[in-house]
Amino acid sequence: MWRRLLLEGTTCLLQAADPKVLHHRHLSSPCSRLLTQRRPCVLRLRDAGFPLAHGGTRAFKKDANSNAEFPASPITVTEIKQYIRSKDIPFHDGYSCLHVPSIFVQPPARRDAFSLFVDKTTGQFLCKDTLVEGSWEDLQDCLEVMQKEEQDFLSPHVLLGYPESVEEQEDRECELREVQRIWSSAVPLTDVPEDEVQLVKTMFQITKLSNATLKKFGVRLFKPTKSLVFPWFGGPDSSLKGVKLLSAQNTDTEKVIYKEATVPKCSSYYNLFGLPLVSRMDSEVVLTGHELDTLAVSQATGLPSVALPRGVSCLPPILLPYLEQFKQVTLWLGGDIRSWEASKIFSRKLGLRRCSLVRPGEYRPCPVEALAQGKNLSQIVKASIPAAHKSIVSFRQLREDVYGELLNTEQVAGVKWTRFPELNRILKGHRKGELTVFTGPTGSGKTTFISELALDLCTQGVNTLWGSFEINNVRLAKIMLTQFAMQRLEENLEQYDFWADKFEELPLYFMTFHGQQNIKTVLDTMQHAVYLYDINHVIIDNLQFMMGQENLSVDKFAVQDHIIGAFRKFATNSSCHVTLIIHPRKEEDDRELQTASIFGSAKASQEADNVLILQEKKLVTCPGRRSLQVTKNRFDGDVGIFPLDFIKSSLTFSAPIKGKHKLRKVPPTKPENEEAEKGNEVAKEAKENEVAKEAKKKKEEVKKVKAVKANKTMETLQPATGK
Ligand SMILES: Nc1ncnc2c1ncn2[C@@H]1O[C@H](COP(=O)(O)OP(=O)(O)OP(=O)(O)O)[C@@H](O)[C@H]1O
Repeated sequence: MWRRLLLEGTTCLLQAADPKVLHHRHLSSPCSRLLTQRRPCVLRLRDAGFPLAHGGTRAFKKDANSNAEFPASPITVTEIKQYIRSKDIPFHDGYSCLHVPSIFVQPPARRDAFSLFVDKTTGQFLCKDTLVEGSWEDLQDCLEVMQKEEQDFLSPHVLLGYPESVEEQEDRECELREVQRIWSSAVPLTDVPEDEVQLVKTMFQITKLSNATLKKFGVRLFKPTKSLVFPWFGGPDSSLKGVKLLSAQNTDTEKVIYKEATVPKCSSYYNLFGLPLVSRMDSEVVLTGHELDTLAVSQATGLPSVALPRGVSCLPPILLPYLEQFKQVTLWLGGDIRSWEASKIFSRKLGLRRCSLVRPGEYRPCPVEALAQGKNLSQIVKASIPAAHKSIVSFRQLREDVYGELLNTEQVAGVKWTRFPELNRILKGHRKGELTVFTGPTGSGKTTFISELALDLCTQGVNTLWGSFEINNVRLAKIMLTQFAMQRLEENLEQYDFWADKFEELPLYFMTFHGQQNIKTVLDTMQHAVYLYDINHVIIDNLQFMMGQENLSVDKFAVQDHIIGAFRKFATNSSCHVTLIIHPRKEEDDRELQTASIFGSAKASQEADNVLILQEKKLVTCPGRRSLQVTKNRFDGDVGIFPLDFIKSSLTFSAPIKGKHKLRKVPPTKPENEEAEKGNEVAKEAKENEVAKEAKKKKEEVKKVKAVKANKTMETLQPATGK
């Protein structure tokens, strides 16, 4: 990262750190496409977007995703403490942050207020008084300069970023005008006739929410779209920073579907709704996933409550300083399994000791529903369970979890693919904390296929991190964008911005590694990304790029086993799905791959929860037909194979022609035991039958083609496309 540190306009210090994760928005503008070719430019480019939570004053483009820089080397809390101590600065050890007196506030005002928060995981800091924020390196620079210049505080304007471009400035001003326009044309609910208010409440299914509660939280009505408007007030002047508009759609199932839109757009929307109503003395809070839930909790329990800006999808670390004052945090994020999983993950960031979780269930829906059903919300909050669990548990402690899994089998099975229904039938879904090993012949389309598979999940809100060591990020993003737009954008360049804008909104990140990498560096980067962006899915393309840096005197297979073990551990400990691409061993060309064909020892297939193989049938006349085979599925044992049609213009594999191909299930194997290969024999046999059948079919096809060819004139003798 590059940052200019200016002191009284004279001292100028440039520092470079090493960001290892890149948000895909940085790959989407034409200029970044050029710049990312050269590493230092990537660094500057990232820094061009610098966000400020709660409406800071620095004149930077607000970009939620470029906020989090990675330190040159991972920093530990011990190192942070040691450094701060070495500067003779007092600090309090908080839950997620260290609290220090702000160096941006003139003494003595800062004496008792420990208003500068240093994130214990990343070292990033935020001064709540001035809203100055920056990386751990920035803070070190500031402290060094202060010491050198013998100053006892620094001007809040000391840290400057690169100035905004005219376009960025215009965008920001336009956004602010839009916020003001919506807010001023929205009507306070107290000014709306009562019968109209009742109508709105019925539409949103919030009839139990009182007018007083809506007024207290400043909720307004935007009549043109019949939306509720939730304000974002922030900054030292508590000014209006943004708005969230919520509209309600009634469905046949009596369940209302909410749609929301924010200005600024969701990636820069950092509102902890309800925060202005929290007093400095409050030590308890209920954290919800929705503004309406916060209204319900506040009204029914009288407890302070704040809502996360993007629901259960993430808890950006930049919000953590605002939650430091609470000794007790109850997470009541919703009534489904996804909320439950998110609350377990978020409580790690918040500090397990102070967190308790409301377990979703029949009697514990989300707060606004609980209020509508006349439940006792105070009792539900009181009955929340501590997030910190012991290493040994009894079934009594597990029985609710087991019941929850039995009750919500569909949700437990994970996120379903929209483009690969056959995969849903075999694997049932994409689940957190699993390790998927994926292999296929060289050049068969592994990257292309996994790219689409991951994109499918990402468009459904699965926060995704790519580690592409073989092909560069620009090429990978180009493949994904083509798959996203489902068309060849080279031929429709006028549509580029339209698709790039939509693509930019996806929760998609790239590691900026290329070529051989050290496994530890990669794992550190993944760990940081999980913390910063709540990554749910990491794709590593491919394992072989981590082998080169390891000690070559050690057995190659042992190195691979060690790496696979490390990814396995990461997936489990971080509740994050890892998809690992591994090259196959050299096999004979006409033989299909099997689990045992994965390069290395049997460790990969033993450790993996899922083993996927991209099968390619070699044909002389045309590109071979691909199929996807699942040879291991730890979740429920179903394995099988289905054909894939490749559409070259969109680089997609989805949508095989209906009726032409049928999903074939093969009997489950027992691949987890040491006789994994043996266990696969049933599947192998079935596969061999399939191969024989396919071969017969192919022969007939070839015969037919030959016959047709014979009847045709010379100019019709075109090479077959294979489709
Ligand atoms: N089913 C297919 N039929 C024809 N071409 C394909 C198919 N799938 C992918 N391709 C094309 O083949 C090329 C190689 O694809 P890709 O890089 O995804 O393969 P890979 O298996 O990841 O390669 P490697 O073994 O080098 O890692 C790309 O140009 C891609 O567009």
